[in-house]
Amino acid sequence: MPIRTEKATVVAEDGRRLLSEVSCTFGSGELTLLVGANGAGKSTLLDVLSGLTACEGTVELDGVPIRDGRRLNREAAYRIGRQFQYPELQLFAATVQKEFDYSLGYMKLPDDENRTRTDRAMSEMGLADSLKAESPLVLSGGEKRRVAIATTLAADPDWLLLDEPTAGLDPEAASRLVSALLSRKGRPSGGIIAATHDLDLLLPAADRVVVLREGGVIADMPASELALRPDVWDRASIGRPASAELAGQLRLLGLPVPAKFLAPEEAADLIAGRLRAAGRRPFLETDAYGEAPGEGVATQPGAALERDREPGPDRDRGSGRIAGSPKRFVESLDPRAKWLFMMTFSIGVLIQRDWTGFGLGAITAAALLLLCRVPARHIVPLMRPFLWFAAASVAVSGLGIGEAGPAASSSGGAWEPGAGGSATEAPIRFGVFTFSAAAAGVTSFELLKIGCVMVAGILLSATTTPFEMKRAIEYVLLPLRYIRFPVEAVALTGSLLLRFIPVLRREAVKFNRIARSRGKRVRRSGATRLRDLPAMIVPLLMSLLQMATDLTVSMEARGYTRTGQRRTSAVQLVMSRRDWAVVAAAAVVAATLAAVAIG
Ligand SMILES: Nc1ncnc2c1ncn2[C@@H]1O[C@H](COP(=O)(O)OP(=O)(O)OP(=O)(O)O)[C@@H](O)[C@H]1O
Repeated sequence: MPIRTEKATVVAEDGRRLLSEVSCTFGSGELTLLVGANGAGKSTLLDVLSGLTACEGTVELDGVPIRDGRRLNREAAYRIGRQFQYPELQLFAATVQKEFDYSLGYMKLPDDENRTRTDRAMSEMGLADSLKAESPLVLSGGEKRRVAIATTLAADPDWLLLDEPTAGLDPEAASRLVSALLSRKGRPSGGIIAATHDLDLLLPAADRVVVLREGGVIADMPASELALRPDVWDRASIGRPASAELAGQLRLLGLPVPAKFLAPEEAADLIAGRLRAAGRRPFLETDAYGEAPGEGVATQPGAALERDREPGPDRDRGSGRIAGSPKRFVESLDPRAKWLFMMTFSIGVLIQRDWTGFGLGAITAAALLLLCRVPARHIVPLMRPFLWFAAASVAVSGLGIGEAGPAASSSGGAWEPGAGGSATEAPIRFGVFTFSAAAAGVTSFELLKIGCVMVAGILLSATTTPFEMKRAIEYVLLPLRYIRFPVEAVALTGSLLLRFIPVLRREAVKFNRIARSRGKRVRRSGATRLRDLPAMIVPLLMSLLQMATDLTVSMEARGYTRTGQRRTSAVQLVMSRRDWAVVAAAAVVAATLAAVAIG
């Protein structure tokens, strides 16, 4: 009863490949670990395996696709229990008991069965019975995690998909969790897949290990085989786990270390046996990995540290590019030039009075789209709410009741009948209702202009980092300092807004996913049932409040609250010839649009 992926590929909105053609089989009865450096794609793969993220390629549970078009397959949703990376953030109910009730709700179990499952899971995670009546919000971070993990264990799904399950747990709670996982191994109906950095604790318990790097699988093998392949750790750029290093060293000393990752007590037993047989120290030409003693990286003093310092693949977080990759043309332009272009273009479009002028603006926006090469999947989600709003506004503005209906001339004085519609056209009748195409035309004309400006704004924010944007706004508003205008504050607010809009969206998507996963909802992506709203909204608000608090504290720590003092900046802006060419292009576009609007 495996979970199988075939060429599973996930592409982010900005075009980055988060997962690249992952083909794996996760066998039932097994504990499979997903390991890899930060950002390697472990959480993304867990999202794909649980059907929460759509992907190219196939993902099947027992030969049945896990997603049915845009919806999660209901059977799969019920059989898979997903534990997210920060499980404590998912808690929302008034008491710990209610958290369990919510997580078990979809099964509609009798009360005593609910109670039995809750008690068992709480005891597995070492949680006192008295906690049931507590609010989850007053628990410590580790206690919250244990409660959240226990709610997943209580549902006892066939498949457990866990993201960093032991992170933030004290050693006793972590080993309790490992025992709980071990007790669930060997079931024919499902298995356990855990993404982890806690290699020393979980490797000895694992049957199989999938190693990821930059969204691709670089190794997929039984744990016993990986125990003899130290090169895999180096290729994954995560450094060898201490247990693997220890096993390697023991082999060098001639100890009969089995092909597995050693738990501390197993290593201790081997060493004790060796001490008992003291005096029979063998001399080996090669170690168990086939390397001559002293040649292996692990045998060189300090070599592990040096290896750890080797630069791994890193990402330029601001732009989403791989560090070192060439900047695209528009990204490399001075933000002031881009800002000026955007402002003049926006004003030029907004002053248009007929379809010819709008057409010119639309063509310019299309050319900008091509030039900026921002993928449609980045733009469409941001535009979608506006498009819905625009469609509703157009429909409402055209509607009327009775004889007169809405008059185009009254809703848009600048509208020229000859330029694409007739304000005096007779409205279409539907019983007592009328629909005026001319009035709807006026509204759509105005909204389309705003849509054009929005596209330009999205392109600007997608090709400019918040830092650059802040500096650009500061430069442009610099003269206003003399009239005591709070230039820095305005620039900072603008850049924070730009930075926070995508963050807000990401957080909303994250908590929506968690709520749907906990509530076992299989509606199409993004839709949340009314009754699941608290499970999404409460953690979302808590997370946003926490972010706002962190931001305030860090800004205070950096001295942002000290007014009247000039700050040094990490970003220095210099206009190049190309930037001046963009300024000239802005002037040409503005003059042309103004001429068309006036003429
Ligand atoms: N919604 C998203 N949009 C764009 N990029 C994303 C999104 N979600 C994740 N990423 C990126 O995908 C990459 C893989 O992220 P993922 O969370 O899967 O890594 P991970 O291996 O779990 O890392 P870690 O060990 O740090 O938890 C990262 O570079 C991350 O920035």
